[in-house]
Amino acid sequence: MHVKPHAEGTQDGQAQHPVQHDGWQGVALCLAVGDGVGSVHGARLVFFVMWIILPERLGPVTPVQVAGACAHSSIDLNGERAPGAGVKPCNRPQPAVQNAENLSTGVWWTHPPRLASLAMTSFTRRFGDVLLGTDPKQRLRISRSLTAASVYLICVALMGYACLTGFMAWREAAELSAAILLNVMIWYAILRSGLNKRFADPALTLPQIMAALTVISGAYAITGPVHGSTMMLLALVLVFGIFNMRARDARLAGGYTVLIMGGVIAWKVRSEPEYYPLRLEVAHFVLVAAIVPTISSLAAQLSSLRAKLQAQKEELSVALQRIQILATRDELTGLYNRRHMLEVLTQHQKRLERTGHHRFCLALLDIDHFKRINDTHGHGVGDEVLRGFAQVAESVLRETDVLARWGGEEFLVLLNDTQTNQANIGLERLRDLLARTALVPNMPELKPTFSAGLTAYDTSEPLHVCIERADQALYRAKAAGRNRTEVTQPPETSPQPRKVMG
Ligand SMILES: Nc1nc2c(ncn2[C@@H]2O[C@H](COP(=O)(O)OP(=O)(O)OP(=O)(O)O)[C@@H](O)[C@H]2O)c(=O)[nH]1
Repeated sequence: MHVKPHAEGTQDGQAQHPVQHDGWQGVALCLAVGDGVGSVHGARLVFFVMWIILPERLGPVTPVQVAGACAHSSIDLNGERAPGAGVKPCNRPQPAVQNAENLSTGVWWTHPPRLASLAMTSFTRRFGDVLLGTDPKQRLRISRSLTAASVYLICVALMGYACLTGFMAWREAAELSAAILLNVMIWYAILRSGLNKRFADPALTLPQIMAALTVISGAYAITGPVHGSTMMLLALVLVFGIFNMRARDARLAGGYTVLIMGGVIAWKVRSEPEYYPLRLEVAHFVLVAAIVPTISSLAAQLSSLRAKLQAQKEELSVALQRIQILATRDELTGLYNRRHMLEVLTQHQKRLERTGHHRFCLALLDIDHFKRINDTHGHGVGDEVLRGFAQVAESVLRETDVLARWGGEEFLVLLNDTQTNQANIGLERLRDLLARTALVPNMPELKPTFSAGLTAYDTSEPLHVCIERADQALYRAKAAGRNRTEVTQPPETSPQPRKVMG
């Protein structure tokens, strides 16, 4: 890599941006440091701090060191991670090369704010990955749990304040803080290790909420003169669960809160009446018994609303699937219908025009004397014959061929990557199998035959012309006595399909 000094000399021979020149070397230095420690992103951050405070101290480094450092980077100048970076080392060179080019043209250090944001983005992304993992669902669960934990940490700070102002004993505050931190750490460890995925609710909402409620009841019991303030936290904890708790769990959490708080209040009224006077505690209990069930019932209502929405979403997606099937399939045989077949044919036509490959043939098939089957055995038997014919034809054709019900007792087959002589072999295979198959199980003597018109598609012609040609061939097959295939070629078959460039 050729590394150019960034600052161009001015007419009087002075460098235009001497500090930026040092900064440029600093980028290189820090990337070289990154090379050593294996973390280019951290090194970028180091550089930015150094660029701000010590630009003149950043020494020169060789282009080789810079290139080596860049090669370690999996993030390009725009902060985009290379596809698969961190998974396969071989995916890294692309942004590394880009970084090296950006360095050589001096792009980086001419945009210090951009470098700063890049450094911060890289750092926060890496930090986020370490803290929360990379699975999006797990990240959401862990970040929710940590949001709740941040409220706990504020409580720990408040307890410190209560101790300093003499409202709380240090020992009790330390015990409660330890319990809170342990609670936070245990849930974080369970979620971060992925242990939670083994449970029906991997977010572990109910257990986390129950644990939090227990800790808060403990706080209520040991915070003496300031215990009233802890009640607010009960509501906060329940609010955390309001969006993803099931109705039953919400009621369970509400009931548990009233019970445990009732127990704690009764215990404290007896053991520490000076801080927990009966008349005040009765008011506290009434508050808990009124507010907590209200929140729980709101959570339960939201939960059933979510369940209804989910059910509606599922119904809609089933309906959408059904609509898609109805729009593309024939209801009786399950084959593609005429409208969809026309789309399929158009796609094949375009592919052939574009690539010059995948020539195809079309065959129009018609069950012989089908009216007679209907008239003799009834419409139901006629339907069974149509279904059976479709099944047999599908089983005999190649996977790449497409069979559609064209209308009534007529079927259209698209025979891919083939000439008429090969396609005809396929149709004869079908004729053969049909003669040996009972389409209606309890009427083995009913062995309908079919007539077919087969033709090759010519690249230069519209689709309907080709279909019309197959139809005329079918007409001739009928006229010639049925149970046969008439093959017809396009008027002027071009030796090679026309290839459309671009
Ligand atoms: N059972 C049933 N019959 C159908 C369906 N669609 C069309 N038909 C019948 O298919 C018959 C087609 O008869 P025709 O067009 O006279 O032809 P054919 O009797 O097969 O005689 P050839 O084609 O000349 O061999 C008619 O009786 C239609 O009512 C269907 O979905 N189910």
